[in-house]
Amino acid sequence: MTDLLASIYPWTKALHVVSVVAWMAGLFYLPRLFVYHVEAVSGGSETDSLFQTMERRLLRAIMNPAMIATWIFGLMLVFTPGIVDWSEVWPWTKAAAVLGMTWFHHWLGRRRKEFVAGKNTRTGRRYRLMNEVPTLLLLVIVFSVIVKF
Ligand code: HEM
Repeated sequence: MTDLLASIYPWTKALHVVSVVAWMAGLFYLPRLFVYHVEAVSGGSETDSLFQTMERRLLRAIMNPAMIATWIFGLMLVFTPGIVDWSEVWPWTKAAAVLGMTWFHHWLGRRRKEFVAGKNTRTGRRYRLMNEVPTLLLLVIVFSVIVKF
């Protein structure tokens, strides 16, 4: 099994990066949609249901599959021999930031359900602020995997 993982390593890494890009696109865009949803749309209007449709499709058709693919290919890389040395620091900083990114994904999912129920309590400013979370985590992840401190 580890021989197979070693032989397909470049492909696994390529697919990991592709999934990461798709996941990140959604993690950046969904909170932006929430900002416009709060600030420019009145509850129960046609635009409200249009935003709900966009948010549902983004989460279900792009972000959920991309997150699962990122995890699968990422774990395949973890089990590829000679790639991760757990005595170094970078795998731990990366793991912590990836768990943070996964938490943020689920936080967005819960907020989406509140919009559907007409029970959003957060302001546009709050969603703008939360939009910085994936940026900060992305910096930690990329410095971890590329600089490998
Ligand atoms: C979901 C769980 C994840 C796991 C288990 C995981 C694990 C890994 C591993 C083991 C590598 C191989 C490092 C190497 O070849 O030296 C890697 C590469 C990489 N990961 Fe992840 N990763 C995950 C999520 C992410 C996320 C969320 C991002 C970005 C936001 C990311 C970005 C990258 C990048 C850019 C590379 C390529 C680095 C290079 O060129 O060597 N990963 N990942």
